[in-house]
Amino acid sequence: MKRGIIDGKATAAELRRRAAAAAARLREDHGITCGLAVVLVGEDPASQVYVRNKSTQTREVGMNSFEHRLSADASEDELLELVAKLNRDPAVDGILVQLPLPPHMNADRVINAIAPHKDVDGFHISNVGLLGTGQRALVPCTPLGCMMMLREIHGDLSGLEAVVVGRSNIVGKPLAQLLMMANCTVTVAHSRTRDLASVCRRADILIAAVGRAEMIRGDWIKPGASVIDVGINRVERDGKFRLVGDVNFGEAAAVAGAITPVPGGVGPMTIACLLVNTLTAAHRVRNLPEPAGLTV
Ligand SMILES: NC(=O)C1=CN([C@@H]2O[C@H](COP(=O)(O)OP(=O)(O)OC[C@H]3O[C@@H](n4cnc5c(N)ncnc54)[C@H](OP(=O)(O)O)[C@@H]3O)[C@@H](O)[C@H]2O)C=CC1
Ligand SMILES: Nc1nc(=O)c2c([nH]1)NC[C@@H]1CN(c3ccc(C(=O)N[C@@H](CCC(=O)O)C(=O)O)cc3)C=[N+]21
Repeated sequence: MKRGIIDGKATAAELRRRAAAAAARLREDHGITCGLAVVLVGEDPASQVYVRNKSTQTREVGMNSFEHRLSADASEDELLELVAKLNRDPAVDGILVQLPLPPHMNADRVINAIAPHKDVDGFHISNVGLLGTGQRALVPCTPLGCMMMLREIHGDLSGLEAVVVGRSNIVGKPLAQLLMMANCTVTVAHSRTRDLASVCRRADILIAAVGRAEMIRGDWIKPGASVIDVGINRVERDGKFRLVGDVNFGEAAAVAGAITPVPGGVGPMTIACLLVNTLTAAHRVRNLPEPAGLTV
């Protein structure tokens, strides 16, 4: 069992090294260069930062990065046409449409228009259904990154009590599925949960995916528990903007056995897992054996 602050940056860097080796083998043995297309609609500054980071890291591991930008007032049909074009493009192994989309677009319709075998976010209903029934799926990147960090901390998770705070389609729900598959006893909490603090205190593994700065306090945590903080919140402190998680890190670190920081925890793992999923998609679509050591 690993203890202390879990360095997501270092773990993600190691995962990217393995992804780079797999991408190189695909190129050398089969003449294939993997490609990831990222679509950004609108000019949300945080989204622009993520998209830029994704493109840079995609190129760094030796894959092609295709960035597509549409203006905030583009129509849903324009976006659907772009998705259809990327579905047909053999150079594109993975497609990610950055969320949230502008309010005049139906995100479900857009996501479900992505070819499931290129859906490296794992948000398409087909991948969601496959994951939910324990079949081979493309798994959402953030939950995948969380599971890798938990494997690093615990190894085997069998029988552990896991509490996931948050029930979104992109984090909470798929993570609950993965934890169940790993034989945890899983509780999913949300905004209507009564006495959230005492529910959290049951957890050997506590996952915070809420979007409320430092909501989870030190005395909500069972001594020695593993705390995975997914939240990314921009707050102003002493006139400066800082990123903080959903967990009060100072308080929690004093009680937890292991804890992930923000920044430098789940975030970098999410991007590394996106590259892994692109490699996975590129192998599966060609019926090639999947590279070892890239998934949980
Ligand atoms: N590090 C990374 O890679 C990623 C980080 N994030 C971050 O993770 C956080 C969550 O993201 P996401 O899942 O998309 O968020 P959503 O807003 O989609 O979901 C938030 C969830 O938290 C629950 N919630 C809200 N308030 C409370 C409360 N007071 N007590 C208990 N539960 C509450 C909501 O409950 P209800 O369903 O009842 O409304 C909901 O289920 C955000 O900070 C986001 O920025 C997201 C994706 C990737
Ligand atoms: N289709 C889609 N897929 C996503 O996976 C998706 C999305 N839309 N929309 C937004 C959320 C959020 N998300 C993050 C990814 C990386 C960091 C990350 O790398 N964070 C760094 C800090 C980055 C900074 O400084 O801003 C860290 O935590 O250390 C954060 C958040 C992916 N998301």
